[in-house]
Amino acid sequence: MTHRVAILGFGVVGQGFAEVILQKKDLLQEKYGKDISIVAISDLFKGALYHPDGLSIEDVVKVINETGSLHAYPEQPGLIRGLNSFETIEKTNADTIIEVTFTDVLTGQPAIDHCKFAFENQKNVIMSNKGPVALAYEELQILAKKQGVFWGFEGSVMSGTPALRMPMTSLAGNEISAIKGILNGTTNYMLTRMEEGLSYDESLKEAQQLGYAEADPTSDVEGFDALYKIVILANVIMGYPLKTEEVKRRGISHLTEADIELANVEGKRWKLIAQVKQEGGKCYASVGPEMISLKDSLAGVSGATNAITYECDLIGPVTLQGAGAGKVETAFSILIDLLNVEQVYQKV
Ligand SMILES: NC(=O)C1=CN([C@@H]2O[C@H](COP(=O)(O)OP(=O)(O)OC[C@H]3O[C@@H](n4cnc5c(N)ncnc54)[C@H](OP(=O)(O)O)[C@@H]3O)[C@@H](O)[C@H]2O)C=CC1
Ligand SMILES: N[C@@H](CC=O)C(=O)O
Repeated sequence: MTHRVAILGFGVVGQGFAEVILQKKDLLQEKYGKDISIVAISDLFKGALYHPDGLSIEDVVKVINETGSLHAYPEQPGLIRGLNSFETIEKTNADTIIEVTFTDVLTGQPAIDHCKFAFENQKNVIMSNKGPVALAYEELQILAKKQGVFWGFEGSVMSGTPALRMPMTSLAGNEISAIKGILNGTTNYMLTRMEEGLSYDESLKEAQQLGYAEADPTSDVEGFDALYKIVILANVIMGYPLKTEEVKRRGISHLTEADIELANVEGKRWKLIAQVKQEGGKCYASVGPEMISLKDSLAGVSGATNAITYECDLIGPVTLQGAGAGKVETAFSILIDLLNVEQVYQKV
């Protein structure tokens, strides 16, 4: 069965997804009977391509790696160039829209409108963009159900580590009263590198080069990204309609090299901790840096790795650790949602 997809935004994650599909094409076909065809890609500045019979992923990967844009993709009969994101949703034959444009922490746009327009056009949406889930979860969930389409957003929390799918499936039946963890790859990477002697600016630059940071890294270093993730967890996993403005937030930008050294002397380590707790029918959430003891299990979580603990009434605390950011790691989140589209279809 051919599953046609269109990608909106061709940055780190979009390109990672194309590479993963190229790498896993045979396995997806042989093991899961899935022929994933990328029919369209639309990016603001890198260009846009559409072919109803599918693009050559080899050529896409080659031109983007060699030139940094899609403009040099070879001409072929039936190829259409230049569709914007909304035209790509409406005018292409894609079954599923992969929404991997940047996350706007204030408005969630244009991704929220991309979702709505796709659902109205009877298309599934899979995204790693956090904006729509953090700001418009209920509205979009209702719309997707009404239209009978799938909305997947595994990558919005901890990239391809199943921070949403695992509690929704394997922990189903538990009441989850609290969630706590390290939910931002960039800042955890920076704190690790600063402990190793790099400056704040050097460590941020490295995180950007490795594809971990947001387009505007203020979102990472000031704690907005982790705040969005804790709001998503409260809404999706705890079923509590927590709003972004209800979360106390502090980032790591005020931490100096002296603060890092002080923690070291005291046998501690700085970590940006995000947490949410349900008490008396209310939810309390915060994001902020904490000096934690080296004996704390979170102290050993380094680099772009993240970790999350779910407090469950039946099984007790369950901790999941894995990649929090990265090109292939986040591309995997798109793939795992794609492989589960039919499964969720049946539930709707
Ligand atoms: N990188 C990571 O490790 C992770 C990222 N995410 C999320 O995934 C999403 C993608 O991340 P990432 O790939 O790193 O981000 P990038 O900034 O690398 O890529 C985003 C791309 O979207 C393009 N774009 C922006 N607006 C539009 C639009 N209206 N129409 C078409 N294209 C548009 C940009 O175009 P141009 O640059 O040409 O202007 C850019 O190429 C983000 O929302 C991010 O928060 C989630 C988990 C991990
Ligand atoms: N910028 C984010 C990317 C993943 O969500 C991070 O560093 O965690």
